[in-house]
Amino acid sequence: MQTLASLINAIPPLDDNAMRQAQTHLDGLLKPPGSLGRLESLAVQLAGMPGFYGKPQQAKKAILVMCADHGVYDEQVTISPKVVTAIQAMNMLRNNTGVCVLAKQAGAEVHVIDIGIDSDPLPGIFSLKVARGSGNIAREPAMSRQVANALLVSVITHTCELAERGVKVFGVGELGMANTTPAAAMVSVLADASPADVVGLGANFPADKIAHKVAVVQQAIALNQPDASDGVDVLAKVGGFDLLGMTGTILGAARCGLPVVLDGFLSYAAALAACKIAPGVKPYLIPSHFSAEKGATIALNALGMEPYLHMGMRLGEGSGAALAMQLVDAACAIYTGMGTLAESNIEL
Ligand SMILES: Cc1cc2ncn([C@H]3O[C@H](COP(=O)(O)O)[C@@H](O)[C@H]3O)c2cc1C
Ligand SMILES: O=C(O)c1cccnc1
Repeated sequence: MQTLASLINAIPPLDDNAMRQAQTHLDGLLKPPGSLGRLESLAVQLAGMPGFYGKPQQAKKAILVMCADHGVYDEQVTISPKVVTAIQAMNMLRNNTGVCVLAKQAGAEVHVIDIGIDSDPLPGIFSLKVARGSGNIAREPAMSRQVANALLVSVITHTCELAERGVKVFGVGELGMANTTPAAAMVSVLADASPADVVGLGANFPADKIAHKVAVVQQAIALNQPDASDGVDVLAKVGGFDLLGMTGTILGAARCGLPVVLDGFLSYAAALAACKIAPGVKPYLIPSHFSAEKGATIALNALGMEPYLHMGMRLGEGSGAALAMQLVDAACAIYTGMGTLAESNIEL
């Protein structure tokens, strides 16, 4: 078993030379240079990723849906029954969830991972579970640092195994009732923002009770004193297993030189932790949509990212990652499919 440090030290930088060549190639395609806007910059970014072998191409895609429960559920921070985490995880196998439908549309696989659902083992679901839910962050840490470290190593290793089996584009997804509460705590700490500005309504929490959710996040931070400069500490103290799983997926994709498409608010929290743990992951991140959750702007500003899509979405599960994977395919398609100005004797 490798250590977390050895895995993240092996994250390769993007290949500047390959990116310059890709830019030259794009400038020679049958269009005014730059006219395909962010599809072009996305193609250049992909070309720089060593796992893509320097050339954007249609590729096998997988969304890893990290499913877990949260001890902080007991603080009445969500209106959803806790058992929905297990029910909806099983629904992922029936392909009838939002992410499953959108992933099918995008030609992506959905991989469901039980990383801490409060249930007995669920038949047919891959498990990395070490506990039935995390600790209640309003009263204790979500997990120990040792557990956080070991689980990150497991998820990174699993992600790299999927890459060896041919996955070239990863997407992050999650499922876990109450998880917008620890995510808000993580974003407050990692973006140095006030919980009152970050805590949102999650899955339809009543707006008139939001002060209670803010107070729970404030209490979690005051009690646990997470170190904002230490992503593992933040995950272990005020995070949760699903959020940690997303961070591990991001670190794993970058370790393999491959792109990872973000989803909504929970993924922003995970990405902030990943960037603290290993700043070298940043160029592998591909934003998807602008979540409707309140803290989205603060989190995205802290990440320095501008999402591609503004859809008012706030489902999670990896639904936004599935949608944006179609943009990744589009960037690859223009790169490989368009003719050149030279072939048509056009000089601009
Ligand atoms: C049926 C159902 C399906 C979902 N799929 C994703 N979420 C989303 O809502 C949850 C977070 O919101 P909160 O913090 O308010 O509990 C997470 O499970 C997230 O993935 C769902 C929520 C529900 C109810
Ligand atoms: O932004 C998201 O992905 C989100 C927001 C609220 C609830 N679940 C997910």
